[in-house]
Amino acid sequence: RLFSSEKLTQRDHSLPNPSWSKDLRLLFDQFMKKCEDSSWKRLPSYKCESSQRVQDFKTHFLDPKFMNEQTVHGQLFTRSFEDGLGFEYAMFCNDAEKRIVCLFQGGPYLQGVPGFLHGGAIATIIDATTGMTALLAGGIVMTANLNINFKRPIPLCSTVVLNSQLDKVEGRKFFVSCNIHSVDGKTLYSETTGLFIKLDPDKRLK
Ligand SMILES: CC/C=C\C/C=C\C/C=C\CCCCCCCC(=O)SCCNC(=O)CCNC(=O)[C@H](O)C(C)(C)COP(=O)(O)OP(=O)(O)OC[C@H]1O[C@@H](n2cnc3c(N)ncnc32)[C@H](O)[C@@H]1OP(=O)(O)O
Repeated sequence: RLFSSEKLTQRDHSLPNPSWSKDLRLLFDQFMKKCEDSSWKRLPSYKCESSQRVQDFKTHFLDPKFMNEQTVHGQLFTRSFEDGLGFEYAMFCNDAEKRIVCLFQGGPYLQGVPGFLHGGAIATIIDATTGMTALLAGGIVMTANLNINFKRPIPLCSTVVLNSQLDKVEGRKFFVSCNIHSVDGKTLYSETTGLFIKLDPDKRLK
């Protein structure tokens, strides 16, 4: 059976799979259409990325003492569940508007209160989306602060839309806001502001 770890890590997870709901597929198709004039771009997503940015991060910020037998097997948290069970999402960015839209379906393993998503899972997808918004603008950043107002519970396995926007840059500080709405736009589930700091090349993470 063909089952190399190389193949697993190279799969682009931001493409439709059989677990995706009709809503998620429809929205995905709408955003793929917006990509045709290049104003929007779909962001590919892997369990393990080996982009230049990741290499730069390892070279400049990661102390070699953190690279041990276990950490070499590290993979992106949001892509660590079987298809459909955890975070199913696709992100689209608009460079000119400094925005990211994340189409998200939170699966059954992300349950908190019965029937609804866990707040930590919601925070995770917000962190991933706002973090990517800051990262596209500023390079290697880390989350310093996330302030989330949870306004309505998100039904488990439903599809929702995250809208993230870079609001302001002050030196190494990137201020990002993000809201989550239902697909029909009628329900506002959460509002967030976040602060991301571009890492200082003279400081290694300890
Ligand atoms: C990391 C990405 C790497 C590679 C990416 C490659 C590919 C992408 C693949 C996937 C992307 C997935 C995206 C997922 C995004 C998830 C991001 C995270 O969850 S990161 C994990 C959680 N965050 C942390 O663990 C950070 C812990 N904190 C720190 O390490 C440090 O505090 C810091 C944030 C690095 C900042 O430390 P520095 O020493 O660099 O800066 P400071 O001199 O302390 O501060 C600079 C400036 O900012 C102000 N400030 C700092 N923190 C806060 C805060 N919490 N609230 C308000 N202001 C803050 C500080 O006062 C300074 O301001 P100034 O004096 O006006 O300059």
